[in-house]
Amino acid sequence: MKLENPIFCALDTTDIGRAVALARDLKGSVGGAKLGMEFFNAHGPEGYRAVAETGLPIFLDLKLHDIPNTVAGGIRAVLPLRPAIVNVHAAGGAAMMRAAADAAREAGDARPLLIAVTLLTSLDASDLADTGVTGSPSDHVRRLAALAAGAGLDGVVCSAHEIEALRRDLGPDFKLVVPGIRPEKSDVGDQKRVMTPSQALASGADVLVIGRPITGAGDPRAAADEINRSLAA
Ligand SMILES: O=C(O)c1cc(=O)[nH]c(=O)n1[C@@H]1O[C@H](COP(=O)(O)O)[C@@H](O)[C@H]1O
Repeated sequence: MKLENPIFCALDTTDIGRAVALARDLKGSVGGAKLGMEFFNAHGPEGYRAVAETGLPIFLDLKLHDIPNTVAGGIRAVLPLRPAIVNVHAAGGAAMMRAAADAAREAGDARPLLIAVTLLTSLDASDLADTGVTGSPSDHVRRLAALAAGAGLDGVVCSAHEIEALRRDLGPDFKLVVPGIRPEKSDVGDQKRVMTPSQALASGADVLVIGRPITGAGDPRAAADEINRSLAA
C-alpha cells in the first residue's frame, strides 16, 4: 500500500460532530482517518459509518488482545464496516494473530490490512524493563514483528526508531504504521519514542499516524498541509 498521502489522522474524540467535521475538513490533506477506542467505544459502527461517509479510508484501531477465538470474533464483527486497516496486539501471541488473520481473510477482496502493535510509542526502555522484559525496545519490537510476520499479518505498528531494523529484517512489503510523530517544536505529550514526519517517512514508514499535532491545532487543515510541505521538501 503506497498511499498518495501517508498521513492517517487520529480522530481521538467522543464528539461525533467534531470527528465528522475534521474528516471533511482534512479530506484533501490526509490519506485516511484513524478511529480508536475513544471514538468507537462512544459511537460504535454508527459513528464509524458517519466518518467513513466522508470517503476517507479508515484505520479502525481497536488493539485487540484476548484469546484467539475472542479476537477472531472481534475482527469478524467489524468486517462489514470495510475498514482499510485493523489492528491487534502482537503480545497476544502467534496463535491469536493467526486466528485474527484467518478471520480477516473471510472478507475476501474487502480484506483489511491486519497489523500488530509491537511496543507502544508511549513506552521507553525503562518502561519496558518495568514490565519485566529485558533487552532494548528495538530488540523487543523486532521479535514481535517477526512473530507477526510469521503469523501472516501484513505489518506492524512501531515507532520510527525501529523502521530501519524492521525493513532489514522483514523486507520492503511489510507494512510499517508509525505513530509517535511530532513535527519540530510540537508538544510531545505522552509519547516517548518520537520522530518528525519527514524523518519517519525518509526512514521508510508506510503510514504516519498523527493526532494532536493536527487535531489540536487552531486550523487542523493548515497544520496537515504544513506537515505535507515538510514531507515534500
Ligand atoms: O495503534 C496505534 O495507533 C498507536 C500505537 C502506538 O504505539 N502509539 C500510538 O500513539 N498509537 C495511536 O496513535 C495516535 C497518536 O496520536 P497523537 O499522539 O495525538 O499523535 C493515538 O490515537 C494512539 O492511540
